Amino acid sequence: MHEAKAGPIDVVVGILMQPNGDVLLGQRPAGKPYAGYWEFPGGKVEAGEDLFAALQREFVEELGLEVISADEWCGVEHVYEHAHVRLHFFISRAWRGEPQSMEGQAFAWQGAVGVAPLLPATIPLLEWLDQVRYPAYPSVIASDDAPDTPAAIPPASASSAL
Ligand SMILES: Nc1nc2c([nH]c(=O)n2[C@H]2C[C@H](O)[C@@H](COP(=O)(O)OP(=O)(O)OP(=O)(O)O)O2)c(=O)[nH]1
Repeated sequence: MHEAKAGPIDVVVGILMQPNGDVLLGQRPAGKPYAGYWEFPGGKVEAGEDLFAALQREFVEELGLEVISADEWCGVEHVYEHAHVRLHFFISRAWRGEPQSMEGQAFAWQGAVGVAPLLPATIPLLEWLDQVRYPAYPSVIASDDAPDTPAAIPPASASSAL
């Protein structure tokens, strides 16, 4: 039996965003923890790998497309039973190619996100993402009912927090 690694594992996650705000989600394939859950594409950073290079590699491996540019958006840490992860979310509006299911996974462009279930650490991001996608959208995160995610770092301070 192996034990979980003590320190956080760095993961890059890419949010492809179309001009109308639609974003691409994929479903985790069988054989992975949380198989069947929906997530933004991405994966673990390899040793010595630059975050953007890792993002580009993951998109080629999972979706067969080239991310041309992406902005680091926010960071979230989450402790799962299978791993402690540090997620580095990027937003990309520039890529080359059409998504293909390289690992047999389902994927879907979503405006209002209707796919479920989503990975737990990704759920609070959707509220923040709506503020990026739809700037006129009223913020629904009141301080009293903000999602209970103590390890989540809001986007405004995230780029320097990780
Ligand atoms: N890609 C992605 N991973 C996420 C999201 N939210 C979230 O908690 N995670 C977690 C789930 C996993 O613990 C981790 C990603 O690891 P992974 O196992 O999918 O990475 P990988 O593709 O490199 O997998 P592998 O090669 O080791 O099989 O990050 C998300 O929105 N997208």
